[in-house]
This record gives sequence, structure tokens and C-alpha cells, in this order.
Amino acid sequence: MKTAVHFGAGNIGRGFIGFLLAKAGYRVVFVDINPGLIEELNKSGSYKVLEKGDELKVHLVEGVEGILASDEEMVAEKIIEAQIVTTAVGPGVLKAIAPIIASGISLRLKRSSKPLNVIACENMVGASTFLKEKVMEKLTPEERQEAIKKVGFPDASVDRIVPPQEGTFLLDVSVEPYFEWVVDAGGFAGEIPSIPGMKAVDNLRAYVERKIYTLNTGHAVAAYLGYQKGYGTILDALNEKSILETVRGAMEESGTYLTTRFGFDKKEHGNYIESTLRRFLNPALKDAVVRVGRNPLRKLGPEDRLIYPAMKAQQLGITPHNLCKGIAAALKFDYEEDEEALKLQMMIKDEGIEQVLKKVCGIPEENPLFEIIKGYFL
Ligand SMILES: NC(=O)C1=CN([C@@H]2O[C@H](COP(=O)(O)OP(=O)(O)OC[C@H]3O[C@@H](n4cnc5c(N)ncnc54)[C@H](O)[C@@H]3O)[C@@H](O)[C@H]2O)C=CC1
Ligand SMILES: O=P(O)(O)OC[C@H]1O[C@](O)(CO)[C@@H](O)[C@@H]1O
Repeated sequence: MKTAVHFGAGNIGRGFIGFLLAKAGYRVVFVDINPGLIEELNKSGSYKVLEKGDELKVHLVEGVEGILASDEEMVAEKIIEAQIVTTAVGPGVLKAIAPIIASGISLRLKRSSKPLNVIACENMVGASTFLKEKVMEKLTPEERQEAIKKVGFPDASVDRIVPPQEGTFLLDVSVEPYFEWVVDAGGFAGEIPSIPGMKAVDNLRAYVERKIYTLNTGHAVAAYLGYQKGYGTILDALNEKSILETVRGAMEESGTYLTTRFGFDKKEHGNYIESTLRRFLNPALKDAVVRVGRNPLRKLGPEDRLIYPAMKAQQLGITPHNLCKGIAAALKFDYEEDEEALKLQMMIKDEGIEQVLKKVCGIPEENPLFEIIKGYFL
């Protein structure tokens, strides 16, 4: 049986990537830092994915096991046998798992000449490329030369809304019916594995930017505006007409950039925005604004879902007021259980909003967006 090692047995790990890998006939070995999850995976060897759309579809995922990330030797052994390694741990964790992937690759290069592919399935443009850099830093120059030939790190775009889980059985996971997993065809080592549901394309950048700067942009604006108005879920936030219109407006502003940059048909892109809004409004997904807004420092970064499309739209002659409203609301996100939110608020208090706009968002003071965002913030 083929083996897949997947880092991060969380929502996307179990509900999306691990699910597709298991359906494709892989034995999925989940690696996680959560002992409860690992224990349960090994006890049950299976779990359910509940697809919640107009009707409920239940899928049984079998042939799964778990290893604690601290059990480095065992993880490395599994990487030696694997055909594919995937991750869904969060962009900030990739650096932490790079050494363990590197030690698996280092052992594997000594014992096997078969190609391996490592795909980081994170909300980040170029996540696998980033992981590759961190893994390569840990290899010797000789290993690096070999790894360049035998280990592929194709970048990917992952799209499926999997909110925090409710219920008693730890492993079962509720998901929306929609999914899209797109991977850079040119980044694979050896043959592209056949995994139904995984699409290999030549123009990955267009897919990944379209997804992050539409879905994640709109979702983030909904989350931060919703949080400001005291709503708990995305659905409740979007039921307020003014929030819905700002979210749609923000997606249209980023859409101007996306259609210009990648040549998407404007009408089709408009339909993509509307179908994304319908996904946000799925009543079966109780998606908390604090989950969607988590890690505001990352989300306010220059390459991320708010600032990047705002700057790009501005370069095309548009004043992206809706995105600026979303950015201003993000700057106010003060959810106490989110470490980054606390750091952000501390920074605003100690250094002022101007420093945050410059240092965190990378917006120069002379850029007109600077004052517009400040205007919505105050
Ligand atoms: N939930 C969603 O709707 C979507 C999430 N994503 C992306 O997928 C990634 C994962 O997100 P979720 O599954 O929602 O998060 P999650 O928090 O449910 O899962 C992350 C898992 O990684 C584990 N983890 C943390 N540090 C680790 C380490 N050092 N080694 C191994 N495992 C570790 C955690 O214990 C957790 O089980 C993120 O990059 C997110 O942006 C992408 C598309 C959709
Ligand atoms: O996972 P992140 O980057 O923190 O952001 C949350 C966003 O990611 C998703 O979970 C999936 O893209 C969305 O539901 C949400 O917009």
C-alpha cells in the first residue's frame, strides 16, 4: 500500500487533504503535536467526514494512523517509506517542521532512489517553496544536490472551508461540499501522483492568488467587521447588509487586480465572487469570526489577503475603500485569546497606528492608503 505522511491532523488535515489521500488508496500517517488526537487516531484507525451542503453526505476515512511530532525517529522512518508528504499546520509552523522533514529526507536519500513530493497545503502563496528553503538549509551540500533531483516541493492552493468542530467524537470533521486542491505541475519530482481531487496545473500562481485574494480576502473583511459589531459567526455578520456590501466591494476591488493580472474573464470572476459569498453563507457551517480573523499580524502583512490586493488595486487607479475598511477593522481586532491580536494592540498602544501601518503592513507614509486607513480606524 502507498503511504502518505501528513503533518497536522487538524481540520484541513483530516477533513480535506488526508481525506483525499485516503480515498486515493494511501495509508495516511498523520503527524501532530496533539497527543489526544494521535491516541484517538491509533485507537480508531478511522473517522468520518461529514459534508454539509443541501444534504448531508457522510464519508468513512479508513486506514489512518498517528505519530507524535516529537517521535522524530518514527516520523523519519515513515518519510522513508512514503510516496508523498503533505502539510496543513499553518504557515507559521512550517519552519518548525522543516528539520524533521529534512532528517527523513536525509535518511531516505541513503536508502532509496525513488522520488518524493512534499506539498505544503497552507493559506500562503508559495508555501512549499518556503518549506523547501527551510528543509534545504538543514541538509548537507551533498544531500542538497541529491534532494534537488529527487524531492519535489510543488506549490499548491487549497480551498475548502472547514470551521472549528463541534461534537463529541474528536476525529469526525464537518466540511463544506466544495473543495479545490490545485498543485503546480512543474514542481513534482518524478511522475505526478494520481490523486482524484488533486489537480495539477501549469498556472498555479493564478489559482493561488485568485483563491487567497478573493475567498480569504472577503472572509477576513467579514470576520473583522463582524467582530467589531459583536457578531460571533461569519453568517451572522453577513446577515448585516452593510457588512455584506463591504465584503462584496472588497472582493470586487481585489478582483480588478486579479482580472487584470491574470486575464480572468470579468463576468466569470464576478460569478466566482458570488459563489464564494454563497459558500460563506452556508448555514450548516458555524464559522466563528475569531477563527477566520485569527493571527491578525500575519493577515496584515504586505503579501497577505488585505494589504496586497489593496496596493495592487491602487496601482490600477482604484481607491480600495472597502479593503481599507477591512484593514482598519483588522487593526482593531483585540480578541484576548489570540496572541497576535494582543501583540498588535500592544504595538498600537506603544508605537501608534502609523508605525503599525509602516512596519506590519509595509505601507509607506506617503501612500494615500495610509491616511485613508487611518481615517477608517479613528
Ligand atoms: N480550515 C480551513 O478552512 C482552511 C485552512 N487552510 C490552511 O490549512 C492550514 C491548517 O489549518 P486548519 O486545519 O484549519 O488548522 P487546525 O488548527 O485545525 O490544524 C492544524 C494542526 O496542526 C497541528 N500542529 C501544530 N504544530 C504542529 C507541528 N509542529 N507538527 C505537527 N502538527 C502540528 C495542530 O496540533 C493542529 O492539529 C493553515 O495553513 C490554514 O490556513 C486552508 C484552507 C482552508
Ligand atoms: O487559515 P487562515 O489563513 O488563518 O485564515 C482563515 C481562512 O482560511 C480558511 O480557513 C480557508 O481558506 C477560510 O475559511 C478562512 O478565510
